Amino acid sequence: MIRIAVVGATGRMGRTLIQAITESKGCQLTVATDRPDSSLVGADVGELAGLGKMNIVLSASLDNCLDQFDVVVDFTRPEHTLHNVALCQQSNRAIVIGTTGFSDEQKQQLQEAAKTTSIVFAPNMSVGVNLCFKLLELAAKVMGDDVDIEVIEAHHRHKVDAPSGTALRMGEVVAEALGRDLKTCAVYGREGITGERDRKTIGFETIRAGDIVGDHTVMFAAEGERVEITHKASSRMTFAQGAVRAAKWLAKKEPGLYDMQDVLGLR
Ligand SMILES: NC(=O)C1=CN([C@@H]2O[C@H](COP(=O)(O)OP(=O)(O)OC[C@H]3O[C@@H](n4cnc5c(N)ncnc54)[C@H](OP(=O)(O)O)[C@@H]3O)[C@@H](O)[C@H]2O)C=CC1
Ligand SMILES: O=C(O)C1=N[C@H](C(=O)O)C[C@H](O)C1
Repeated sequence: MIRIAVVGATGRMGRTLIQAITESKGCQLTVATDRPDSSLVGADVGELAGLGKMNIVLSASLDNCLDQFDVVVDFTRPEHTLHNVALCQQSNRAIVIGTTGFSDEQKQQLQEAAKTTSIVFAPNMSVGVNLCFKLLELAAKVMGDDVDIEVIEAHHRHKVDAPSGTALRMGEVVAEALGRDLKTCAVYGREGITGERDRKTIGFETIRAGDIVGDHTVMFAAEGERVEITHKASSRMTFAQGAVRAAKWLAKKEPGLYDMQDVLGLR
């Protein structure tokens, strides 16, 4: 039985993860944490997630619970995730990271940590989005440099990072397939007299509105036709179930930096 800790347990993903773990065979929730100053610390986690009493109380941090879990699932903010990665490194625990919005330097820290720690790091844990990554690679290779490529994403009004981690990964997949460097060919939003479009660029558009769970479209537009690859999430449970699958998979793995393509056998 894999023992799982959930950090950020009162967040949108945290609450959904608690439900997903409870409904999944072969694993059990043993630890759930929130901010030390949260008024909810000490409350029953099952009651917080609307699932009835579970007899697991919300802890103030992971630091004092290191012997109580095998894998931590982290959907929080980059700074907090890096703190938890350091704890996992010290205590030989594995970590599944769904958090997005990392800087290049922070991503480098994850790569360094993965030399001694088992990490799954993926901006989107849904099966559908990970299938889309493969379809995007194919579309980019077939349509090549004869199309304009735009990545459009929409999320709820509470999201703090943009473009989404998934949109950026989609851009990277397409750029890699075409031998381009996303760092130099990405264009983020447009305004004013922009001049004509440069076909070598990859454009990103971001929508933040209402309660949209997560929509992504990549458009390959030529003269006379266009292909659009779209994924729409209608429930956070799809991400949570992917994260639980990743946690069970990771528990048996050697140290390394993995993603959902590894977990799903799509690599
Ligand atoms: N990979 C994937 O499949 C998915 C990734 N995500 C990503 O997951 C992350 C979380 O999303 P979401 O659940 O919507 O966000 P929420 O803001 O709802 O939840 C984040 C949780 O983390 C807690 N938290 C944040 N910073 C700290 C800290 N320094 N110390 C302790 N706790 C902290 C928050 O507490 P408080 O509320 O008090 O700040 C909150 O409980 C985002 O980066 C998002 O992009 C989301 C969905 C799917
Ligand atoms: O913040 C969210 O909600 C989501 N974030 C992830 C991202 O940034 O790609 C994944 C998902 O689309 C939901």
